[in-house]
Parts: sequence; C-alpha cells; structure tokens
Amino acid sequence: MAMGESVSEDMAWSLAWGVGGLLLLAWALRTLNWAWWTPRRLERALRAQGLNGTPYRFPNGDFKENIRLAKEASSTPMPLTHDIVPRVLPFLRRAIDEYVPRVTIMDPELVREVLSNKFGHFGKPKGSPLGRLFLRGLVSYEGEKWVKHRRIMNPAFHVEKLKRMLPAFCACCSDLMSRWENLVGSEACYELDVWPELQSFTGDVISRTAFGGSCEEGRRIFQLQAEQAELLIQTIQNLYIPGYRFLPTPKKNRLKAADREIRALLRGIIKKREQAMKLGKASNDDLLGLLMESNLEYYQEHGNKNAGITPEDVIDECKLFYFAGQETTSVLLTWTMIVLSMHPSWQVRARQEVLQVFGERKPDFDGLSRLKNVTMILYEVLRLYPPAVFLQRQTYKTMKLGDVIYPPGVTLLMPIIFIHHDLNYWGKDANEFNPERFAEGISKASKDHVAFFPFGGGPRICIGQNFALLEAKMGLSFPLLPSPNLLPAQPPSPRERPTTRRPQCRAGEQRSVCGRSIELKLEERRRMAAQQPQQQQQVANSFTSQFAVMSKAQLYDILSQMKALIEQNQQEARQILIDNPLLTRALFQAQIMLGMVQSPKVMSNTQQALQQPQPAQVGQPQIVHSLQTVPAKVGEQSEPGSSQSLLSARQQHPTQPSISLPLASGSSQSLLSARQQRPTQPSISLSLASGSSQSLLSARQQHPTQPSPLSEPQTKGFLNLQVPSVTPIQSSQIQNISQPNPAAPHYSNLPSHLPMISVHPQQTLQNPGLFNQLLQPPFPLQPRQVTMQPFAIQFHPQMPHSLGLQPSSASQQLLSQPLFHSGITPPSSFPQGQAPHPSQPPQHLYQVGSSHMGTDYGTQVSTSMQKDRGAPWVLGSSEITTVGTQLPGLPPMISGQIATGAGGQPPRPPPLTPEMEKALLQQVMGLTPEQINLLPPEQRNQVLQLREMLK
Ligand code: HEM
Repeated sequence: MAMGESVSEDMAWSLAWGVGGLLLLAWALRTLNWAWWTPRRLERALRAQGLNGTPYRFPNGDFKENIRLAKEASSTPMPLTHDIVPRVLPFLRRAIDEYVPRVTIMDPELVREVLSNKFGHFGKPKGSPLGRLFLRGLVSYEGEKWVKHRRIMNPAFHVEKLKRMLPAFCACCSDLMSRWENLVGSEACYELDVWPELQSFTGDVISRTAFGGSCEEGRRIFQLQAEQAELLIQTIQNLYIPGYRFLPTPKKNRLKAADREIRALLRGIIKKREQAMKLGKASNDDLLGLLMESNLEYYQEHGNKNAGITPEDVIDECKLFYFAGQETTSVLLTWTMIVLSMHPSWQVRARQEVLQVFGERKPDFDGLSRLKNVTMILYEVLRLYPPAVFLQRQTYKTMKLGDVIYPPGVTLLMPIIFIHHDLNYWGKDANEFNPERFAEGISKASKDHVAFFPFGGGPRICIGQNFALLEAKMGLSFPLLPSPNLLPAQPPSPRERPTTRRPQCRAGEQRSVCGRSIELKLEERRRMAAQQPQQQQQVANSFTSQFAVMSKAQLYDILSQMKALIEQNQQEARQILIDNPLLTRALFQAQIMLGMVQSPKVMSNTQQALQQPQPAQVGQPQIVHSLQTVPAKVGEQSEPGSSQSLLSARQQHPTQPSISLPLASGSSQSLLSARQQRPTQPSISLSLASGSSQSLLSARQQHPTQPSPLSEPQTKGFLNLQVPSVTPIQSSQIQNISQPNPAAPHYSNLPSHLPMISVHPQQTLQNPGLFNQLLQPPFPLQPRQVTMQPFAIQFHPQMPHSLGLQPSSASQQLLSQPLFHSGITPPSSFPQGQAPHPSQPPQHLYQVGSSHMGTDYGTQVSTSMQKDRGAPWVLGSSEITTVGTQLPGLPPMISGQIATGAGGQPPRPPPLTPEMEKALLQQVMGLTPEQINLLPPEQRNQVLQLREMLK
C-alpha cells in the first residue's frame, strides 16, 4: 500500500515535472520567437528591399541607446525654442539623420494612406497586455466591435451635444479662475505652476461632462484613474518580459484594486442613470447620458437586445474618456500658455479678440466659434507641440506602401511631431511660432495639407477633437477676460524673480509631462483702462507733457538709449516700438523737438516709408531709422545735473499698459534703459531714475487699444502668461515625450521612400505620455514587430482579413481622396472616424462625431464655427489691424495729438510749435485709405474726423 502510494506519488511528480518542463519549453520557444526569430526575419525582409537601419540587438534592440540619448537630451536645460524634436525624440531624430535613405512614412501622403486603413490591412498595435487589462474601449478595438462602438459614441460628440456641455465647461473655468484669484489673495505677486492646475482643470471638465450630476463620484473615479495611469506607466516602462503580467507585484495589486473601485462606482452611476432614464428624469447632457441614449437608439434600431453595448463596455468607454481626453487637452492648454508668454504680441491679439467678442460676458458657443486668432494660435500650438507625438500602425498582411513591400507584423510609426516640424512642408520658419500661417485655413498652411494631423486621420481620427478644441478655447478665453478679481501678471525679468514657486522640471528630470515648466505670474495691478479711452488719452498727454518739460540733453539722452537698444537688437526695438505706440509717438515727438527731423521731411519720409518700404526696412518703425541718427555720445551733450533719469521701457505685457507717470520734476535724470532680457521676452521698462530723478516715465509696453492703468487701484485685470525666465523648458516636461519603441532598431527612408526599420522588442518609451503609451501602446502583440520609423498602421494577426472596416466603396473613396486634414478636417472623402458599415450610406456616414466639421478648419467646433470661418479668418479684419499690424513707420502722434486737436479735448502740449503741428496735420492728410484702415478703430475715427474738419 505504502509502496503503491509512493509509486503513484512519484508518477504524479514526474508528470508534474514533465508538464512543467513542457510549459517552460513552450514559453522559452515563444519568447525566443518573439525576441529573436521574428525580429530577425522581419529585419531581413526589410533589408532585402534596401532599407537601412540599426541592426537588431537581442534582447532589447535599441532600447538602451534610446534611454541613453533621452537622458542626455534632458540633462541640459532646454532653450526657449520651438524646435523641440531633438529633445523629444532624440533617438529617432538621430536615427533619421544617420540612416538615409529613410522611411517613406515621413511622407504625409503615405501617412494618409496608412491612416485611411484601406482594406483594413493596417491596424493598431495591440499594446501592453497590462495596459489592455486596464484600458479598453474604442481606442483599442478593431473590426466590427470598433465599428459598433464608434457609431454609438459618435452622437455624443456632435456639435449640438457639445453645446449642451458648455455650461459644464464654463463652470470649470469659473472655478479655476476663482481658485487663481484666491491664490493671489492679497499678495502683490503670485506665481503658479500651470501644468498641474490645467491638468486638474481638464480632469474637472471631463468629470463634469462625463457624469454631470454625479461629478463627485466622477472626480473620485478620475483620481483613481490618475493613480492607475501613473502606476501603469511605471510598470510598462520596464523591459517587457512575456508572462510578467501574471506576477502579482504590489503595483499590479494596487492597479487591480483601483480598477475594482472604479468599476463599482461606475456601475452605481450607470444604474442610477438607467433608473432615471426609465422614469424620464434623466437629463442626458453628459457623455454618459449621451452614450446611453445612443446605445438605446442603436439597440432599438436593430431590434435586438444584444445589439448595443453592454454596461461593462459603457464603463470601459467612460474610463477611456478620461485617459484620452484629459492629458491631451491639458498639454495643449499648457503649451498654449507657454507659447503665448513667449510671444506677447500674439497674447495681445488673442486677448483683444476675446475682449472684442465677449467683452465682460462669459464665453458662449457662438462667440467661441468666432475666435479666429485663438483658433490659429491653437492650431499652431498643436503643430509645434502635438500632444500625441506619433502614431503607430502595424501591417496585418503583406502590404505595399510606396515602393516597399511590408510583411505582416511590421510596425509603422508616423511621427506627427517630425512632419509638423518639417521644413519641406512648413517652410524655413517651421520651427517658429507663426499662427499666421493658418490664416487661410489648414489646407493653405503648409505645402502639403496632409502635413498637419494632430488628431490623427482616417476612420480612427480622434473622436473628441471638437470637444478638445471647444474646451481649449474656453479654457484660454477665461484667463484672457477681465475677470473681476483676477489680477494680471507681469512678465518677470530674470533678476526680478529669483525664486520660482514651482520650478519646472530641471535638467535631468525624467517626468514626461509637457509644460511642467510654465508658470503664470499673477500680479496685483492697477485697473486696466481698456474701457476708458479717456484715460488713454490722458496717458498720451502725460507722455507729451513729460517730454515737454525735458531739457534737450535729457531728450538726447533718452533717444540715445533707444538708439543703443536699436543697435543692440533691432528686432526687439522694433517690437517694442510697435507694441508701445505711445512711447513711439513720444520719441518721435522728441526728435521733432530736437530738430532732428524737419517737419516736411518727416512727413515725406514717413509717407515714403509707408508706401515704399525699403527691403531692409520693411516692418521697421520709422522711429528706428530716425533714431539711428542720434549722436552716439549724447552724454557729452547732457546738461550738468540732468539726466540720468531712466527711461527704462520694459516690455511687460502688451495688453497691460501700466504706464505710471509720476511727473518729472526738476532735474529728471532720465535714462532709457532698455533691457534685453531674453530673446523671447524683450522688455522695456520706463522707470524712475535713482537719486535726483523723479522718474520721468515708467512705461510698460502697452497696447494701443488697451489703455494703461492710472492711479486708481484696479479691481480688474488680466492674466498674463509668461515663461519663467530662469529655468527653461525641459524636454522632459514635454508631455508625451514618448519615444517610439526605443528598443527598435530604426530603418529610415526618406526621399527614396525607403523605410527605416527598427526591430524592436516592443519596449515602451522612456518618457511615455499617457496618450502615446496608452492610446497607442508601444507593445505590440506577439510576435515582435519590426518598426518602420514613421508610419505604419498595424493590424494584428487575429484581425480577420475581411473585416469590412473599409467597404470597397469606402476604400475607393479613400483612395481617391487627396487629403486629410490633420485629423481636424478631413476632406469629405477621407472617412473620418466613420466605420464603414454596410448599412451606412457612403458619404455622411463617414462623418462621425466630426460630421459637422468642414473640410478645412475641421477643428472648428461647430457648423456655426465653420460658417464663421471664412470671413473672420481673413486677415485684414479689424482685430488684426488693431493688434498685430501696428503700422510700422507710421508716426504715432496721429493718435494722441491729432485726436486731441480734433476732438477739442485736452489742449495740445505746449512744445508743439505751429510748424510741428502743421507737419503732423500734413501727415494725417497724406495718409492713404489703406494706411488709415490699418489704424486701430479709435485712431481711425479720430483721423477721419480730423480730415473731415480740415477739408
Ligand atoms: C488636444 C486634445 C486631443 C488630441 C491631440 C487627441 C489626439 C488623438 C489622436 C492623434 C488620436 C488617434 C490615435 C490613432 O490613430 O492611433 C485620437 C483618438 C482618440 N481620441 Fe483623442 N485627442 C484629444 C482629445 C480627446 C478627447 C477630449 C477625447 C474624449 C473626450 C478623445 C478621445 C479619443 C478617442 C476615444 C480616440 C480613439 C478613436 C478611435 O480609435 O476610433 N480625445 N486622439
């Protein structure tokens, strides 16, 4: 008995060992196949076609090198430049630089082809198994399931539905503004790191818009999801080992616990909503309600109980809203703020437009659709800083793309960020911030309109793009409004802000968020006199009176300092003068007073400058040229005891004219100290001279239509966006600095359209952003893929060949379609977000949530926006002339003095001799209609009135 028992025990053990051994062998073979045979096979297939690239290295491919380069790139502070590619994707950048010929997928036309997913043979890589465990939903589905989900979800993102969410957007913005106001409190100055602020803002927006009344529970859900995301990223950043996901590590246990809690909460919300719907009490204005409504309709349409999606599916989609929509939009908003702080003139334009459209009322849908400057700015930010830096697809079967035949299993990578920065498509200023390029729409912004696709393209274009743009416009408009207690910021100069409250990512910091470095400075400020032209007039007159009482030496002194600035940095000086018309006018006036400019000559010169700008002088304020004639050593001419008074014009904020004009008395040691702070933040400050000086002028950069604060304390102000000057933006702060499969050897093919292969072990990126990590998971399914550098859609093996994703008619249509627009506005032929479905009529079907979008500015949020697009987007409209297009060379005195004379308002300052006045009047009379049109409305009226009087 005992012996028998021991025999059977032995047998059991042997069996167990045998089975264990077999399992181990199977695992080993599978791993070997994944980590060696498949990558090598694919690599050979691609090399055989002439593709070049790094050789596959077992087991990590280029992973280590990628990490090394990423660390190296982030080890030094990043200069304030928009050329972020080498920083964001250093490995890929180098690979492309080194390995020519490169990937065809750098060609936007091929991107379009891949994204159009013709015949359903390009699919998404499967991504990390762990990621799939926690993040499912539309983004991860393929085939029929994707078709069904997309159709059910589309209606929730229609414009009409988005309109219903506006109150929720508004409430979130108001809360944010109140929070900032409270933070500022009684402090004169407060700096805050906007990245976490905006992250929580967009989280709040999603919570409210997804769950409406249940937003408290929604917030808890999103907190848990944020935690999950963090844990997921940490987990999947490690080298992928098959089977690893089954090991119960503390992180994974926490992930699962959070997942259970989220699902329980969501189940509760859905149940309540179902009951309310049955009783007819549910207001389906939130994403959840809209999804459930649409699901019900779908189910009724098909008359089949199982036709719609299950509650578990709804839970997955709700979770996805957060993952897909929260970080992407906060990245967009944060970068927009950074960029506006670097480009004050665009900040002025945006603010002007917002003020013009909304005044002091809260932004509404129609108004938002008319914000063309804001839209142009957002497009340009999406171009330079796309939240999703690349897309990936995988070949599902052998596919020919360009001249290359790709075997199944090849990962194609489409680096949005590269194409968005490509000089070939965007011109020499590709790395510059120039929203103007979008003035005539997306299709005219680049040489190839396919070159802009921040929201992807084709059927899988971002379903939430309109939602995101609406939110971004709203989120941007609020801080630009004269919110009652929100105080404006003041651009810091390096020495003025020795500390930053929340320093951004420093060199070497490996966080992968974008914009962590931006800080806003909210500073108590005097009342903006934007609505008080009278005050502006007074300021102008004060300027004039200041100059009137100065001695010649003092005037020379000021002019010479301006001249020094011009010599030092002509561009900056030009901008200062354009942005500070009052200062410009005063300087011009000083020249007249000093006899440096003869009146008649001034006039003819001016006209000449206006009418026939010299090549070298185009865009140069007239004053710049005349100042170049100021004697170099004016100090020698100074009267004893006079001027060291300082005219230090610091460009602070164009819309925040805070000229303080303590009257110069007596000695006035004025000094024009124009400091060049940094290239992107020219700063003029007109401040008090030390010692004897009653400072003459303390003029901050103003905007003509934004009068400056006077003595009265203000209760209103604007948020001013500025980049902290001390610590530049780090690449590591750039969100989604995810790098495409670092482990993958890269094969590039550029001009020759030969791809750059990279055989990779599906390793995640070093700095994966949520979006790129989770929406576009870098972990392919088995087998390991060969990654072509930029663009490849991947269909995984389990995808049926005849998925019907693209019915033949649709495919043909796609093929014939020339362009798709940046995911934003796909051409009608490019089925955006529409799952081809046999039951769908071909055309309108393909206009999913984006059906309302036009063919160009698809990012527009509504039909009304689209309608509005035409006219308001055309340059030359009033806001453009009032903001950015200060007429260079136009002597600025026409606004102040002439208005004075014409309006019979305050008397002209004494120093204007009849001769000068005559010259000025001649100038006014000599203005061409075009020049007059370029003036700000107020000045224009004044000029017209005066001309009328003089006739
Ligand atoms: C600035 C903000 C956003 C950007 C730049 C962005 C970008 C993208 C991109 C590039 C894709 C395509 C991925 C691919 O083809 O592999 C995508 C897909 C998607 N996005 Fe967005 N997105 C943004 C905001 C949102 C928002 C607010 C939501 C939801 C509330 C959302 C939900 C989705 C979903 C569900 C998909 C998957 C669509 C599908 O596969 O059919 N996104 N997004």
